[in-house]
Amino acid sequence: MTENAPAPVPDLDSEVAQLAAPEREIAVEEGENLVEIENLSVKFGGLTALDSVSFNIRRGEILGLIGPNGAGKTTCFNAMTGVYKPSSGTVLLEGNSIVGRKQHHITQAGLARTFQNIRLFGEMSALENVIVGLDARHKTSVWGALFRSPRHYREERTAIDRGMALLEFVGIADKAEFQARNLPYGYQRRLEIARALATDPKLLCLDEPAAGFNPAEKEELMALIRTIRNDGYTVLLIEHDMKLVMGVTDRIVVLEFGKKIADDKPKAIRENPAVVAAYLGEEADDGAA
Ligand SMILES: Nc1ncnc2c1ncn2[C@@H]1O[C@H](COP(=O)(O)OP(=O)(O)OP(=O)(O)O)[C@@H](O)[C@H]1O
Repeated sequence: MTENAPAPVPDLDSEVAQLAAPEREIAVEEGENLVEIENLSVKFGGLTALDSVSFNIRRGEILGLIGPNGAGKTTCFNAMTGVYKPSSGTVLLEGNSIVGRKQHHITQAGLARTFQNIRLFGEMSALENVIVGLDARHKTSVWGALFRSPRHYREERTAIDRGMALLEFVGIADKAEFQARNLPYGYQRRLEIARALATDPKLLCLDEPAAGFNPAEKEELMALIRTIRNDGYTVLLIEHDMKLVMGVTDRIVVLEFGKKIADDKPKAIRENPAVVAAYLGEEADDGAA
């Protein structure tokens, strides 16, 4: 662990985890679909970046979305989260269509994400960045906030407590007051995850969360992702590092040239000839081929 490495994540059943997400269902029915993606296509001019892709995300699982460079992984994320409008297809979250809805509506519906290139409010403190995520849940009216009603104070206090609990949950509470842009890189990545969790998502989408990490940091991140899942969240993970994907996911969907070429458990994916062929020639940090 480097000098600036975040603290280990707390115990799964800790009070911190309870405080971070007190209202979420913990018990999950295995196999139940949380998200259903059907024939999703995205076109950029003449290029079909995503070509009629279908897969489901089951409640409580960590699903990996992998594929060589340019395979369409981020495009799929962007189509799911409202950044891109798909040219066709459906995305259902708990049976309700989220295709074509605005990004903040999709977040409110329960889908949160992090970005490949970290997007934080650099001038704000780590705690403030998380409170932004919690803000959507506040019920105080503008008048309540202006005149500092008891309800406003109560919500403000709760937001600080919950924000601190989330920072502790991802192992960076010691830097709560630091400006986000001055945080070490590993802390910034964890802060993005804490901010996404603050929206109390049903599905947490992580876009290459280990990019730029050394092996020790990757190990710690895998532990954090497992903790998040074990705490009752469902996780969709885009990751280029095959070792990380194989080590942390329950199931993997593989894209190549915008099409789905496999959907299986990690062991079967590792032995799948089409997947091995797709990764041949890729830089070998993977161990799959
Ligand atoms: N906004 C865009 N405009 C035009 N083409 C795009 C756009 N975004 C992605 N593409 C193209 O769509 C294809 C899929 O890209 P995408 O970024 O989804 O792949 P990826 O699997 O996430 O790749 P990587 O692992 O390199 O991030 C690529 O050919 C890419 O150049």
